[in-house]
Amino acid sequence: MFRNRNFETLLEKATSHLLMEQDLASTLQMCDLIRQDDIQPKFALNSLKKKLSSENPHTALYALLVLESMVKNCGTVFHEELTTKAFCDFLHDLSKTTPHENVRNKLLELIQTWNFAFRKNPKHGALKDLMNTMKLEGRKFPVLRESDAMFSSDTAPEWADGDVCHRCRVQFGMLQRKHHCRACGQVFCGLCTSKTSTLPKYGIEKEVRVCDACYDEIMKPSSA
Ligand SMILES: O=P(O)(O)O[C@@H]1[C@H](O)[C@H](OP(=O)(O)O)[C@@H](O)[C@H](O)[C@H]1O
Ligand SMILES: [Zn+2]
Ligand SMILES: [Zn+2]
Repeated sequence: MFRNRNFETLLEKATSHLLMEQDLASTLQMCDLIRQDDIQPKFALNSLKKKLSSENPHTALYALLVLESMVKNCGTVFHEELTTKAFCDFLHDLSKTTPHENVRNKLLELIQTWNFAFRKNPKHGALKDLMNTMKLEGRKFPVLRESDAMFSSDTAPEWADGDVCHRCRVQFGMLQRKHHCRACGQVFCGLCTSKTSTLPKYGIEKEVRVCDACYDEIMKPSSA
């Protein structure tokens, strides 16, 4: 699919061993692709695995910096993929197999930072287990900088479910299909979500379906 190839091209650029510094432009473009659902977190992480395991120290480190940016910018759907047992096992192996000292150190820093950021959410237990296991293995984690663990960017709300339209209450069925507004996440009939808009605040640059109420809210002239 084109989007996947586009993502892979961006990842090649952002993890080139010829880079002198992080390619933030390509990195943020990849984050946007994930945030607007063009790229699934699982696909992104699988592509990243190869780069993280690279023999080249620059490629491996830049891949870790890309991962750090995705965790900061792509929200809960990405966090849930990051903290699956499978990916935590991959991170555990990487910490033991990478030949690059700076990659291992950065990895320890990130695992600790993410644990702090997700400390209140039991859904991310596998990451907590990973950190405890690594501590038992004698890994020395760096001093935690709480400021590193503040993830700021807004992400689109999760989609609600329901049997009737959130706005006009019509009953869903074979001839009355469900639709979701990307701005509020509520479920609506086709008539109540016939409009589209970009949602820059959620990193969505393409026109996506929004409900009438959200459309009116977005179109309101912003108070000067
Ligand atoms: O058409 P269906 O087979 O009912 O599937 C629905 C479409 O995928 C809707 O996408 P859309 O919001 O972009 O229309 C989605 O919001 C609903 O949850 C799905 O149930
Ligand atoms: Zn409706
Ligand atoms: Zn809405």
